[in-house]
Amino acid sequence: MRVSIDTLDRKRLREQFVDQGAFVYVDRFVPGELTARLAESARALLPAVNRNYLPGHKQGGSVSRHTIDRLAPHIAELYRSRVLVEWLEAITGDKLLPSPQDDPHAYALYYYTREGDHIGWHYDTSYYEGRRYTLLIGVIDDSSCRLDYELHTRTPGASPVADSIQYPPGAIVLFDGDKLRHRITPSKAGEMRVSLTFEYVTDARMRPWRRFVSNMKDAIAYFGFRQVFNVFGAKGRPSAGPDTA
Ligand SMILES: O=C(O)CCC(=O)C(=O)O
Ligand SMILES: [Fe+2]
Repeated sequence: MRVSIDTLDRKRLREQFVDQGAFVYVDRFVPGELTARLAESARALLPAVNRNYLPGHKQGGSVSRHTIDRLAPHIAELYRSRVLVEWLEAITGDKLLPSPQDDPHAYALYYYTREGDHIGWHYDTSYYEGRRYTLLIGVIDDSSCRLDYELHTRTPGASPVADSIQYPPGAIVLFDGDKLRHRITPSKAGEMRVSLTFEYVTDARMRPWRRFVSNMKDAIAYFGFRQVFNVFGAKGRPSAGPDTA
């Protein structure tokens, strides 16, 4: 990780991040070996994927941080990697904290494996007191899915700028979740795409009502009620079964 990160021009990327309204795309970021390991884990976690379908908004699969902790802890280590977090702090200009232990979204895998899997236009809204940054990492992409996005939609006095990318394995996208309007276009039959998301916050406090709204959203749109509300208690089940509600 260090070798790859150290060769990047931090100053230029920081400038890009600011100019683009808290958004930057880096097409070669994660070293090849690490990307291959992530892809291997993503395939191994296929039986643990929780499928979701929200008509008109979202269709796809997810694996939460709780499942990653159990079955692919090296991803959790990467999330906390000092080298990575320091780099993210340099680019965002903020002191970053990991999302709290009970946030199933802190690190998660998204799967687009069936025809029509997609996510409609949205922001990665922060329900926390402070900002919430999303780091997306390309893991597997044998698909035609695109990340469509609009910059500056909430920058006073600026005109929105629309663009679109297909970020490949090893590439990253970093943005302030409240500032980037984005979507993932629907996959076609026989395609497969997996992305890894890391969420960092600047203030880990959340008001109880917002926590409830955030949990409901995560349970319905992503991970299922069992993962989000831990209905079966902290004892956990030893199985690698799906995170179904
Ligand atoms: O899969 C991706 O690349 C992004 C997914 C996304 O935007 C989300 O789940 O909020
Ligand atoms: Fe998103």
